[in-house]
Amino acid sequence: MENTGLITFEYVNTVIKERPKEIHKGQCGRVLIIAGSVGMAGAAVLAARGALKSGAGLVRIAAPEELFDILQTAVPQATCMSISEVISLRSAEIYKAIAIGPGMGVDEKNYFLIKEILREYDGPVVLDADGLNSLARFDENLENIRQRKSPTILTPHPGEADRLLAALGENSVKLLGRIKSAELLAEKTGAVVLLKGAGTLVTFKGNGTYINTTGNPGMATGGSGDVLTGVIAAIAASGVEAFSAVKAGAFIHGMAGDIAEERHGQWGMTSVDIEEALPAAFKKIVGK
Ligand SMILES: NC(=O)C1=CN([C@@H]2O[C@H](COP(=O)(O)OP(=O)(O)OC[C@H]3O[C@@H](n4cnc5c(N)ncnc54)[C@H](O)[C@@H]3O)[C@@H](O)[C@H]2O)[C@@H](O)CC1
Ligand SMILES: Nc1ncnc2c1ncn2[C@@H]1O[C@H](COP(=O)(O)OP(=O)(O)O)[C@@H](O)[C@H]1O
Repeated sequence: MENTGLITFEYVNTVIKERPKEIHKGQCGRVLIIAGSVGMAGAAVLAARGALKSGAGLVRIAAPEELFDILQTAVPQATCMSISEVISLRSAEIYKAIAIGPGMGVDEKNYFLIKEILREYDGPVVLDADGLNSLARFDENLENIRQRKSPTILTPHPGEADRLLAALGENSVKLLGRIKSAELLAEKTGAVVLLKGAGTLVTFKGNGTYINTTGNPGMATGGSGDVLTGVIAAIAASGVEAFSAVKAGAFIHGMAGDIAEERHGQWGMTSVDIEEALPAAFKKIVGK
């Protein structure tokens, strides 16, 4: 077992810093979010808003064209591109981080796109939801993640973690336990792994396993994980190295959940309330 510790305010305070006076949007991190499908445009909206409210300078959403009207109305700050264009974007260097998966659906076409990004893009990639499910279904032994040299971030909930573990020929989270499951995934893939749920875990081979100290049961509501994807992608795009970005992202997302709980209560809060509380959470961390 890796060394364990807690993700605390004091730690996150050293990761997220006040912005330099002369900074411009091109230096605040360009994020590409590949997400959404017909019936799940909301997942792309939540991930994009999560990134924008976590300081991303520019956010682009790659999605099916049928979703553009919804996306540009719900997130006017973001630009859109057709998901069919992404494949020709061989080296997407203009993006400082790419997030793939929320509400994307699972099929072979999406799998080929994910494979291409994992091979060609040499920045941090956040894989969530159907990004993980596609790999679990089509990528034997998760070879495309294992081969990667640049940072890969996996953010499964226990159901998604079970699918990834099965692809690796391993037992389920229930049988292995949360810590062992997260560490096994990290060890076998070389990725930074965040295992969601009460007491979110963040682990990276040889760097220890950390338990998040923020968050509450009110966050068990559809779309709250999609917001987290955007938060982590934005922090990674700002230049913070992957393991620290994931730890800080988990903490701030949970903190936004705690602010949403204060404002709306555990029963009534939704993922939009979490996303809307992100600015207050960042302000508490940075003091501005
Ligand atoms: N507005 C939208 O467009 C939304 C789209 N979403 C997308 O819907 C797709 C399917 O995701 P789902 O997560 O609903 O479906 P999944 O089939 O991946 O997961 C659902 C099941 O996973 C297990 N699970 C989840 N969290 C768990 C936990 N903390 N402990 C134990 N078991 C747990 C449970 O068995 C649960 O029924 C994803 O692409 C996701 O991004 C969802 O995020 C909801 C909102
Ligand atoms: N009981 C809980 N306590 C703290 N955080 C929780 C709890 N339940 C869910 N969460 C958090 O809410 C988010 C749920 O993400 P996920 O399961 O991917 O949902 P979705 O797919 O609907 O977006 C995760 O960040 C998870 O850690």
